[in-house]
Amino acid sequence: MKSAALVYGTSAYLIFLGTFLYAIGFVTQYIVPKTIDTGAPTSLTNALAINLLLLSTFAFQHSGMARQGFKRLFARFASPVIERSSYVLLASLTLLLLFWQWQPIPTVIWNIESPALAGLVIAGEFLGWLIVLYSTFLISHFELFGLTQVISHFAGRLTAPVKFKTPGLYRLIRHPIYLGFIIAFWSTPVMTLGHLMFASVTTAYIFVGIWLEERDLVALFGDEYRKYRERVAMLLPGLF
Ligand SMILES: C[S@@+](CC[C@H](N)C(=O)[O-])C[C@H]1O[C@@H](n2cnc3c(N)ncnc32)[C@H](O)[C@@H]1O
Repeated sequence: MKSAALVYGTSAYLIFLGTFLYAIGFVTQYIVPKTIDTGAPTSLTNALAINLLLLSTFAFQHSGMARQGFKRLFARFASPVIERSSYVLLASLTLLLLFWQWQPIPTVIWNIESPALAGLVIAGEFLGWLIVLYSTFLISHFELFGLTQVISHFAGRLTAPVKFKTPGLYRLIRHPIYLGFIIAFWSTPVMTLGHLMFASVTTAYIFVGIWLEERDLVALFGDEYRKYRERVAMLLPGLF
């Protein structure tokens, strides 16, 4: 069982890694075959309906499985050791479905023609992705994606309960990973209606996600998190 959990967790992690790299290509439109703006356009109503369904599927999976209630339910049917890996695996699969079935809406909302400004915006886009990846390492990348749990189990060690941490960027804002996503999704030299839909819905979802996540963090860490919330901004230092 220990080896099976290790193979499962490692596979889930590798699938996540592939999905994360594909996500960068999907949004930035580099290297990957299917991006946010490619594919045969369908009617506007069709595209809006399909894209909204894909985004909602991801949001429900992602938020639903992250709740403590779901984790308790999971523990009744499977080992908690593979709970995080299962979450990561399903999140990756719903994202891959989104990339595959996403309907482009090519209407251009803005197009930055100045090469210098476009270059700056592209740099911002990649900076956003870098902030996401870097911040996952600040609060424990391998634990966040389930690998620590299966490796510890395989080695016969107990995984320590999640610790509340505020290193680096977490001293400035409470949600650097989400800020990185917002920067990555909005910084584009050519904004199409399809991309705008993606950026708007995911940003709205991030705010819902923050509300749900902070409720859990207060329940888990109590006053420590409440004080942190009073002291540190949510997304923009000094602003909100
Ligand atoms: C996808 S991460 C996003 C973290 C954070 N909201 C951000 O944007 O950087 C979600 C996980 O991080 C955990 N988490 C959030 N803030 C944390 C902190 N300061 N220390 C440890 N874990 C944290 C949450 O409990 C949740 O399991």
